[in-house]
Parts: sequence; C-alpha cells; structure tokens
Amino acid sequence: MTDAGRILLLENIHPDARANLEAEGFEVELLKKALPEDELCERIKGVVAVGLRSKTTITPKVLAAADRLRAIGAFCIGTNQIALDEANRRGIPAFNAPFSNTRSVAEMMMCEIVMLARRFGDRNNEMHRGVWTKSAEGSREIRGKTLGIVGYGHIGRQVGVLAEAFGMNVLFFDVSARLPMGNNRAAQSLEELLEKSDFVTLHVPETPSTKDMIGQKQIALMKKGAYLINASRGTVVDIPALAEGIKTGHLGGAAIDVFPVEPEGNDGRFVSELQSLPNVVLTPHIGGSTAEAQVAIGHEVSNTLIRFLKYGATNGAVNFPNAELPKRDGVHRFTHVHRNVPGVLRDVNRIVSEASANVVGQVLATDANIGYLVMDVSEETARRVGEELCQRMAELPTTISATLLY
Ligand SMILES: NC(=O)C1=CN([C@@H]2O[C@H](COP(=O)(O)OP(=O)(O)OC[C@H]3O[C@@H](n4cnc5c(N)ncnc54)[C@H](O)[C@@H]3O)[C@@H](O)[C@H]2O)C=CC1
Ligand SMILES: O=C(O)C(=O)COP(=O)(O)O
Repeated sequence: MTDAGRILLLENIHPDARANLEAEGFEVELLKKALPEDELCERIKGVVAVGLRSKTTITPKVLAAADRLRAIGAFCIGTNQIALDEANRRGIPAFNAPFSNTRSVAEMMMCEIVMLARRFGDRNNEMHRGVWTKSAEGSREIRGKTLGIVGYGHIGRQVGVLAEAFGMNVLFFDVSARLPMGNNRAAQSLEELLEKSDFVTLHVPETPSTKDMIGQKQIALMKKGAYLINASRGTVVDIPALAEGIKTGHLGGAAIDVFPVEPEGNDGRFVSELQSLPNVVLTPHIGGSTAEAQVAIGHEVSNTLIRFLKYGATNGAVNFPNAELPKRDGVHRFTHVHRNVPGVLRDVNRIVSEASANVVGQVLATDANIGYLVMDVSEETARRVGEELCQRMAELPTTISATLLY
C-alpha cells in the first residue's frame, strides 16, 4: 500500500468512507464534529482532500491556508458552506452527493406533516410528563389538504409524489420551470402558493435569493392555522417572525430541522426562541441522517474523491469543469488546471511536441474562469520525459496546477 496523501474527514462521516479511502492508500483522519475556522486553517495544512457535511465552513481563509489541498468532498447535498468560486480560482474541485439522502428527507417531511396535523409532538411531550390528553381538538387528516412545496428539485419532487399518495393536493413553486410529477401543479408565484396551502414545506438551497425568503410578510399571507416546515437551510426562515406567527395563533404549528446557528457537534448547546412553543417540532438537522443515506453518501463521495485524486475525473464537481478520460492500461496521466485564456492548449501542445511526446488521449473542459486538461501519454514518453513535461507545464504563466497523476 502506498501513501497517496492525507485526507481529513470532519463531522462524523460514515466510517466506510475512511475504509474506502485507506484501501486506496490514503491516510485518513476522522473527526466527529466540525472545526472553527482558525482550527481548520491549522488542521488542513498538508491535507490533499477534506471531507465535510453541512456544518464545516470552507472560507477563502481556509483555502489560503490549505497548502496541498486538491479536492473538497461535501458528504451531503448542500454546498453553500464552501467558498466555491475561490476554490475554483485555486483549481480545487468540490464534489457532493446530490441525491443519496433525498428520500430520507422526503420521508421525514411526510412524517412531520402528519405530526403537525395531529399535534403528536405536544401529545408525546405530555405523555412523557404523565399527562393524558385524549382529544380530537385541533387534529385533522391530511387527506384532501393542500401541500405547498417551495423549491421543486430532487427533494421537493419526492415529497410531491409521496404527498399525493396520502391524498393531498400538491402545489409547487420554483424559480425554474419544472415538470410536475403526477397531479402536482405549479403555482404562478410564491404568494399564490402561500395563500392556497394548508402546509408549506421549503426545499430550496441557501443562496442570496432564499435568505429570509419566509418572513413576517410571507407568514401573514399563509392561511390561518397553516403549518410551516423547513428542512432546507436555517437562513431561509426568519425565526423571530415564525415565533411571532405561532404565538399569535396565526400559524397552527411548525416543524423545523435547520437553524441560522447550529452547534458544531453533539456536545454543543442548542437555544432557540421556538423552544416550548405549541405544536412546534424541533429536530437537530437530521433530515438526511439515516443509516441508508449515510452509508450511501460515504461510499459515493469517497469514490468520487478517489476517481479525482487518482484518475483526474471531475464529473459531478459543482464548481469545476467536468471532464473524464477512461482508464487505460499502459498509459501515464497528467492533469493541468489553467486560467481560461487563449493560447493555453497551444503552449501545452508545444511543450509536448518539443519533447517528442506520444500523446494517447486528451480531454479539455472549461468554464468562464478556468480550463481543465487531462492528458495521457505513452509509457515510453512518461519514462523518458514525464517529470520534465510536468515541470514545464507547471511553469506556464497561465497554470494553476500541473500534476503527474501516475
Ligand atoms: N435537512 C437536511 O438534512 C437536508 C437539507 N437539504 C437542503 O435541501 C436543499 C434542497 O435539496 P435538493 O432538492 O436536493 O436540491 P435541488 O437543487 O435538487 O432543488 C432545489 C430547487 O430549488 C429551486 N430554487 C432555488 N432558488 C429558489 C427560489 N429563490 N425560489 C424557489 N425555488 C428556488 C431550484 O430551482 C431547484 O429546483 C439543499 O440545498 C440543502 O440545503 C438537503 C438534504 C438534507
Ligand atoms: O445534505 C444536506 O445538504 C444536508 O443538509 C444534510 O446535512 P448533514 O450531512 O446532515 O450535515
């Protein structure tokens, strides 16, 4: 087994990821929680890849401190916690698991819709305190009610399918045109969705356009007695406005899984003004926390990291040109990340031809800022001039990184 480099996995990523990476020769450090910026700046030095979930923030400062970093693996869906543009400029791709926990979130949403409609959260709390409240007051079936889904992507669509199986009418709102599943219908605006829905569930990413998307004004538009569910990101809902909506009785309840400030790990304290409010179900960001999802994500993202670190494949990267050359025996592979300006390929090919190199495969992908070239040369070429080619490509003024992978 060779030492392929050091990898830091944060936030209790499934141990299968570690085993998978170690089997490929990487040295892996596995931590249970996220690290604050300063500590991360120290711990990331010398590391070739970092794995994280929703809590670790990869800031430009962390990227500047990362002296050997080649890849970032988000073992989750959201990548809002990563300074993606800065990573792109530095030639570092970030990968995620775009749908391995989708179903887990969707199932939880169905559970929460029923919980809110039947006030199970409150009844459960009472029972644990020895209080028996057998009553139908404020309890409803969800059949025939309208569910409004904001953000009709992978999760939103799954929720829409499941909700229909429960007999709900489904409305959705998305900024992009989306094919409706089953009898789901598109609302013309967020306002229309809020006005017509008995339940509103949010499945948008954290972006400037979704920050405080649901505040006082939007809550006022919701039907009296309607319920709000948020398992997207904590920044999407204005929590004081939601607390007020519950206290005044305008809303019938809420189920909240994500918060503007969340503890870094399980030893952290959680404080929110939603605590102790009636029919408010609070969960510690566990929408994607099932055995099935975590195992699948552990395998998926560790495999993606291996494919990139060992073979240069960037398919699925969220901030980087996607390119992949099939693996072939008897060849040696370079990767070259460069600023996307005219003439780079000419320069690379000049170096190659001056060395009389035998190129047996080449693929280039670009985005607005950078280009990514994967190039295979013959065994004879690699033996004769492999190091020299890499050195000369590294010296080009447009180069961000040049690597001889094998
Ligand atoms: N609570 C948890 O444990 C989990 C939370 N999440 C969160 O759920 C989010 C959604 O996940 P997916 O459905 O997989 O993402 P997705 O990318 O498949 O779908 C998001 C949808 O939101 C839409 N959208 C973006 N901005 C919008 C806006 N301003 N108004 C209306 N629609 C907008 C997009 O067009 C897209 O269709 C993730 O970004 C993540 O933050 C994901 C997994 C687990
Ligand atoms: O997949 C996501 O975006 C999530 O929010 C799940 O985050 P987690 O892996 O549980 O920190």
